Amino acid sequence: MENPVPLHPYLDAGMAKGSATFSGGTLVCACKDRPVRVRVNGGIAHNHACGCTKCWKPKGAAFSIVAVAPHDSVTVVENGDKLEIVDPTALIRRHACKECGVHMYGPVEREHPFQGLDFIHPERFEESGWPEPGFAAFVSSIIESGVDPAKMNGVRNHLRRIGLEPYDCLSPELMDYVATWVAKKSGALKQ
Ligand SMILES: N[C@@H](CCC(=O)N[C@@H](CSCO)C(=O)NCC(=O)O)C(=O)O
Ligand SMILES: [Zn+2]
Ligand SMILES: [Zn+2]
Repeated sequence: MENPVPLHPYLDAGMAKGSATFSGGTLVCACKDRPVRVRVNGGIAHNHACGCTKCWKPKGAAFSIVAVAPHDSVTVVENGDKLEIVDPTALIRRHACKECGVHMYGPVEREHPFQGLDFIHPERFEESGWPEPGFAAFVSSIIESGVDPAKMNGVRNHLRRIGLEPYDCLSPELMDYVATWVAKKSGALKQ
């Protein structure tokens, strides 16, 4: 079966496998002149394909590739003056390059299960070897970007074929993590 829509160049090229022991690197934006560089000093987690409209994706891609790293491991090392916050009211405070539009890091600062984590796009690492995505999140959201709803069965089948289970929110593991955090906060579960 054909791939019904371009998912993402990295996924469409066969999703090169990385290593779970990847220990960090430098994210770089797409500017030729004075690119923004962000150092991630350590590993990344929860790498996934995301179909939401908020995450940065290359032109023509339906999905972003997005992961998290602890905020303390993320440092802007070059040309941080080019960064601006895309939406200051969003949970993820995505810092994008004003010139090329690439999102460089997005910290979660408010009280939330993901507080202390920064969302990053591993494809922007200068280094190879970052762990491949483990699932596809917010798949139905690609319709919000204009994908024909009639293509969704094909998209989900294709994601499964390449090894990414499609979910319309996050993976069950992450949704359980979020719900456990909420239940402990409300007292429904013991701390
Ligand atoms: N249908 C919406 C969904 C947007 C959304 O909730 N995105 C998620 C996933 S981003 C990475 O996994 C989210 O947590 N967003 C928080 C935020 O953006 O601050 C749409 O497509 O726009
Ligand atoms: Zn740039
Ligand atoms: Zn997203």
